[in-house]
Amino acid sequence: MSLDKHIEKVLLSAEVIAERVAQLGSEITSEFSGDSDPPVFVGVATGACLFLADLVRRIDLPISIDFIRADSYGSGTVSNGSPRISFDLKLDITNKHVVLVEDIVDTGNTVSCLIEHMTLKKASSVSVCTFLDKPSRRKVYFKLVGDGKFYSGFECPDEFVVGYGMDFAEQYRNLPYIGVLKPEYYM
Ligand SMILES: O=P(O)(O)OC[C@H]1O[C@H](OP(=O)(O)OP(=O)(O)O)[C@H](O)[C@@H]1O
Ligand code: HPA
Repeated sequence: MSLDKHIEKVLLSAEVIAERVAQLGSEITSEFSGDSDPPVFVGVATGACLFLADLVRRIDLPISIDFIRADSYGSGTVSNGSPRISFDLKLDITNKHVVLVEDIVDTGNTVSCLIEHMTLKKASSVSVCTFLDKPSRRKVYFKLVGDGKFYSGFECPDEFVVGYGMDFAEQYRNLPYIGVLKPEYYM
């Protein structure tokens, strides 16, 4: 059974995604290229897995990579409003520049909780690089740390999207594009 049959519309093709990820990689490389201390890229599991893998291959700097996990959606499409860190960093980020790599910033609950967490761990700056930004759904406004910047691949319409790492009930992460499911599959 092909996954494509579950998709009502494709919002971003694999080709468009690849082009934008390459641009983001160049932008972040330029931003940190004069810095003697290259950043730690922290992928927010599980959703950012594909974006992180593609993005870091476009960064021409001696970076480190780590993962963190914060869950708030369970198997549904609505945030429970209080993300819980269920898997923490392996690396010490004290006095390090951190680039938090997210698949999507929606209500802002997850990224806000993670920025707070990185602040407590004494990162010298925290930037956010999100593949999608859904500002129409924002509930929490977050402040970046130090010289941190906000990088966004694309603005996402107010729809629950899947693919390129993003799931509905843990499915569809492996789609190479971003799409919206047919209504009968959001159940
Ligand atoms: O801005 P927010 O409303 O907090 O939504 C964004 C977060 O929601 C998803 O994570 P989820 O908790 O579903 O875990 P997952 O990455 O394992 O899918 C997504 O990967 C982001 O981390
Ligand atoms: O639109 C979305 N799709 C998948 N996961 C998400 N987490 C927050 N918003 C979304």
